[in-house]
Amino acid sequence: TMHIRLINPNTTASMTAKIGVAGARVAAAGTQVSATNPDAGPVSIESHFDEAVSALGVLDEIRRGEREGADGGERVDAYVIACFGDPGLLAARELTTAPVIGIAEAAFHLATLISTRFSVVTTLGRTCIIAEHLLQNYGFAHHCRKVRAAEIPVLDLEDDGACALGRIIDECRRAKTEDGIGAIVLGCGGMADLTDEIREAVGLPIVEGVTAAVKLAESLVSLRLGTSKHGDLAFPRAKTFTGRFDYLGS
Ligand SMILES: O=C(O)C[C@H]1NC(=O)NC1=O
Repeated sequence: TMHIRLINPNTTASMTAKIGVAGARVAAAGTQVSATNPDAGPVSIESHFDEAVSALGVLDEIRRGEREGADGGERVDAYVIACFGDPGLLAARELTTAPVIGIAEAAFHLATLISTRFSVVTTLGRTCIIAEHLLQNYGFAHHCRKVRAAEIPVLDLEDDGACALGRIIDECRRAKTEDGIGAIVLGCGGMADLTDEIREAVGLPIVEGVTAAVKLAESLVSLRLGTSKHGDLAFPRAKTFTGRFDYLGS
């Protein structure tokens, strides 16, 4: 069997559980999915500051997965960074030979296979720039018409009374009407349980990053394609880390 570890970089357990359920639902018969989050870090990620702080927790979770695999625990065959900013993605890739896939990157790839133009619908307007930077960095900027926000705090997705679904559907409908697109990418790991309802309500293909990343991870593992160790993604050079980061040293 294959083991995929989903890492929720924020520290909200209910979102981690939701991400795990969404990933397990689409996983192949021979694929085991586990979901974790760091115990230290922001309860939600909705700013450059939150992204930066959460990256350290992602790296701790990768190191833990690698250590457990080496100590006779269940080996991790692939990691998913289940936050739409893909925090710590390249640093995480340096730490393992397994594939490491961000949910934004995964969603962008699949959206370009089923449409010539897509829009993104994320949470707070201030985080749109983060998705825009990723689109540039990954080479998908000209495929994306617009990064939109439902203008909801991330944790409203964990609050049934917050009517987050209605606001997301409304923004998706505006995108469908105004953006000249063929598909929509959901811009938050916390939306992973809403895909079917949104697709029904909006009438467009809806690409969701957690499920996209799980299937891409399965593909890479099946093709024996792991993170390259030739060049910039090689394991980091041994060095001392001082102060509270001394545990990272070797
Ligand atoms: O950037 C966002 O709005 C969504 C992002 N924040 C978060 O805590 N999980 C996410 O996927």
